[in-house]
Amino acid sequence: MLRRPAAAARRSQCSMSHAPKDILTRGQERGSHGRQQDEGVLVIRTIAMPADTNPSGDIFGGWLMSQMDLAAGNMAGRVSQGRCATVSVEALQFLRPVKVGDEVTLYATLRKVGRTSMRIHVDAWGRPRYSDKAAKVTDADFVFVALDEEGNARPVFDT
Ligand SMILES: CC(=O)SCCNC(=O)CCNC(=O)[C@H](O)C(C)(C)COP(=O)(O)OP(=O)(O)OC[C@H]1O[C@@H](n2cnc3c(N)ncnc32)[C@H](O)[C@@H]1OP(=O)(O)O
Repeated sequence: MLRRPAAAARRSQCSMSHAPKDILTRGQERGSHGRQQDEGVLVIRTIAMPADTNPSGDIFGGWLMSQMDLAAGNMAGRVSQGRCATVSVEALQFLRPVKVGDEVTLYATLRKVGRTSMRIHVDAWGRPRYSDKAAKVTDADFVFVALDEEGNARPVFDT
């Protein structure tokens, strides 16, 4: 009987000292599964191959966009813990060309969590195969919506 008030007091102290986390922080915790670096969470590292080139021998912008979509989708899936779809891609910039053999690294950063949507910034960096100097080649903001089994928007967080 004496234990109950003490336990209740402990719970009350606990809830006073730890304010509920905002949904962006909760999402970032779920999404930071890779190596966190200044550019974001390292989600994908791959090599640009001859099959991904245009007739001039440069890497297709569409290949890079699909890698960025995969990277953002990977984070969106982890954050919302389920199926997601891209609804928009904003401010996409191609800053430098990517050449065959370049190492391409995709970093994702969760910028915003709405009710059903997540805004994820993706930076792509390229490193020439025999160089130790990497440079940012592309960046963009992706908006993903969490989907239920019927393909309708669902809340990112259940509670
Ligand atoms: C066509 C393709 O195959 S593209 C590749 C894959 N993508 C797809 O298939 C997605 C196709 N689109 C869809 O199925 C629908 O748009 C859905 C299910 C994703 C959303 O449909 P709706 O129920 O009409 O969405 P609704 O208008 O309520 O918006 C849902 C959320 O997305 C946001 N949103 C919708 N469109 C955009 C947009 N263009 N830019 C930014 N945010 C957007 C809304 O603000 C809302 O966010 P919130 O809940 O966090 O406030």
